[in-house]
Amino acid sequence: MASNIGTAVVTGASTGIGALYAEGLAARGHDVILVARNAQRLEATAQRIRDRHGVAVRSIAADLGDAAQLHALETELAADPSITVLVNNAGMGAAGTLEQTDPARLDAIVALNVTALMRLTRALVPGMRARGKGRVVNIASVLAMAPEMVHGVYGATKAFVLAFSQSLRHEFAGSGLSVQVLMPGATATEFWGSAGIDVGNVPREMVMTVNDLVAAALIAFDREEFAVLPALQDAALWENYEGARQALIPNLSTSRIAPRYAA
Ligand SMILES: NC(=O)C1=CN([C@@H]2O[C@H](COP(=O)(O)OP(=O)(O)OC[C@H]3O[C@@H](n4cnc5c(N)ncnc54)[C@H](OP(=O)(O)O)[C@@H]3O)[C@@H](O)[C@H]2O)C=CC1
Ligand SMILES: N[C@@H](C=O)C(=O)O
Repeated sequence: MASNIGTAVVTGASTGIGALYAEGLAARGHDVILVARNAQRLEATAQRIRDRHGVAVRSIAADLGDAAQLHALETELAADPSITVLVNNAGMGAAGTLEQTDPARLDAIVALNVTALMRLTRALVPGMRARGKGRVVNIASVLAMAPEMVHGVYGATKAFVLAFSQSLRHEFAGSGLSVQVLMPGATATEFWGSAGIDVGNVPREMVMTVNDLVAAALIAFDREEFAVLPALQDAALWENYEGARQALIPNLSTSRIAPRYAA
């Protein structure tokens, strides 16, 4: 029997944050659709979730960095009225500076972290809005606010995810739809090896286990918080930052040159 709280789609769900997040949603009673490239590994995760939680689990093998495969997935998911949750989790990074990074790798980072996330959201939101309910969870990173810390283009893609989520929050107001943006700090997953970074070189006190990260993220999912920073100990630091941004907004565009630029 189909879940009465609907189906959750989780991208990048074969391992790491996505696999545990999908399992957490299954534990809450959602049917789940898992997306990643490696079909075998994805199906192993799907079977584990089925066995443990007894919900319906589909795995769809797709490379979200490939325009044709992304388009096929958009079409397939947009036609599924059972979808109530989209978790845009798939993402990739890199090591080094802009000049040290192969341009093809930079394109792939933008295609996955930005284009696929934006296109899947664009594909699913109209149906959610028509049905009057839906949740989008975007996995950004603390590097959205600190692109200097690791890889600038990666951080910039996560700044896109944060800004996109802030704009969706505004666009969804009063619609029954909601958006959440999760900003993990360094988390021990395969991400680092795939990016060419040895996570062992990151100070241990800065690295969270993936179990802890996802456990906190799911508590925030249940609370329907907008911005989720599981590693930030003092929530007031974020609130002050966000307060300063909100204070800027009404002052950003005026017809008058600011006095400091007067000729
Ligand atoms: N780990 C960390 O320190 C942090 C991670 N994040 C973000 O969290 C998210 C998840 O990261 P994490 O779990 O660590 O990463 P992992 O590398 O552990 O997992 C990535 C997942 O995405 C899938 N994936 C990768 N490329 C593609 C693609 N082109 N198309 C479809 N699926 C793809 C992988 O499966 P497959 O290879 O089979 O496709 C895998 O399931 C990312 O957005 C990342 O930027 C944010 C902050 C910190
Ligand atoms: N995965 C990390 C960066 O490389 C992060 O997003 O913090």
